[in-house]
Amino acid sequence: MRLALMGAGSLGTILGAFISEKKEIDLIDVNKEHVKALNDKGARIVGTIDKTVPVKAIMPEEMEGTYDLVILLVKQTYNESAFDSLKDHIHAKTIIATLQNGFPEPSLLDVFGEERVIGATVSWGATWQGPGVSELTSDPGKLSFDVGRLDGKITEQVEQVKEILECMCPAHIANNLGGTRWAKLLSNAVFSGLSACFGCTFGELLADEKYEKLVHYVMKETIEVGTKWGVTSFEVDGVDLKPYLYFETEEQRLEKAPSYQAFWGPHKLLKASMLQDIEKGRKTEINEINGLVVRIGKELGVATPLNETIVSIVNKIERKELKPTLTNLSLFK
Ligand SMILES: NC(=O)C1=CN([C@@H]2O[C@H](COP(=O)(O)OP(=O)(O)OC[C@H]3O[C@@H](n4cnc5c(N)ncnc54)[C@H](OP(=O)(O)O)[C@@H]3O)[C@@H](O)[C@H]2O)C=CC1
Ligand SMILES: CC(C)(CO)C(=O)C(=O)O
Repeated sequence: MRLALMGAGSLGTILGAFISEKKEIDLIDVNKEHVKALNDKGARIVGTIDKTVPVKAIMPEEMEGTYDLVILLVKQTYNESAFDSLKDHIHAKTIIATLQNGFPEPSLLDVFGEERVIGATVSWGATWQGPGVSELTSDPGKLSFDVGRLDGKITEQVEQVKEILECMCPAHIANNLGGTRWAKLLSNAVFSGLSACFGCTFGELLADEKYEKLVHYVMKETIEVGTKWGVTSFEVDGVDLKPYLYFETEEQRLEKAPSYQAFWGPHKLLKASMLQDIEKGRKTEINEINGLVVRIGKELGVATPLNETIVSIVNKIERKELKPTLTNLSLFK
């Protein structure tokens, strides 16, 4: 099976290194300096683990022949250019495995058809440090993937993607990928969205009551949209997060607060990949994350004022009209 990983940045450098230890895989990336460093010095992983692995990296224009499986790890904002360079290097049965955040499957199904598109959520975080180097920011004991199809079918292709991802860490089969995607979206809309607004880590959001309260209310709003959409279980490792996070009254909110600390405390050092984009002066995936919650909320008649404020602040930051600072709290009503 000929393998490729498209977008060898923060996550892709690390996953690509682990896969390369066991299988041949081409890491494809547009960053020339990064591609050169990967080939010359190997993929260096720092942070919660430390190792360097020899890998083969190429620029998109250096692709040859066709691949049987492509792991998609560009930001969703770059999907079009990635598809354009891939089009001559896939065949009728090439599996496209998207590990991107948000809900990337529906737009991929339109392009590639349902048999070929496999989705997976990533439980860990990574920060690109410079050419050839990426930092793993999650505890090595907490790494996993959930892999499946939106229709819940466990096909041969799902099993193939699972086997490849397990070169790195456990990959659980998700027979409720919609619920799993929503569970990840809760984390991204709340913690990544607010981390991008305030320029802070997940830990800083939980360290001060004012920000913690906002975290709780963005969570409540996002869960309400997901529930109306039809999620019956916001599932992570077989556990529905809603009973631990959702509240109606202020009293219930205070009762649920320790769950937020328990779930996200171990990830306190995480810096959202959207914040990393802001720091690199790039467009973020805000429209694919909080923007998605707002769009679905509108369709279903659920009010999303907090997600709308997050989108508006991050859009202003992208346009350099605002800076990502903790003082942006005053922009939330
Ligand atoms: N980082 C994290 O902790 C997590 C990220 N995710 C999700 O995973 C996905 C990837 O995120 P992340 O690894 O952070 O992203 P990065 O931006 O760090 O990596 C993507 C890489 O793709 C390159 N790239 C851009 N366009 C193309 C193209 N057309 N062809 C080939 N390569 C291209 C980028 O180069 P350049 O930078 O030069 O544009 C970059 O090196 C996103 O959907 C994100 O939401 C999910 C869980 C955690
Ligand atoms: C929450 C996190 C850091 C890791 O799962 C992530 O998905 C992101 O920042 O994009």
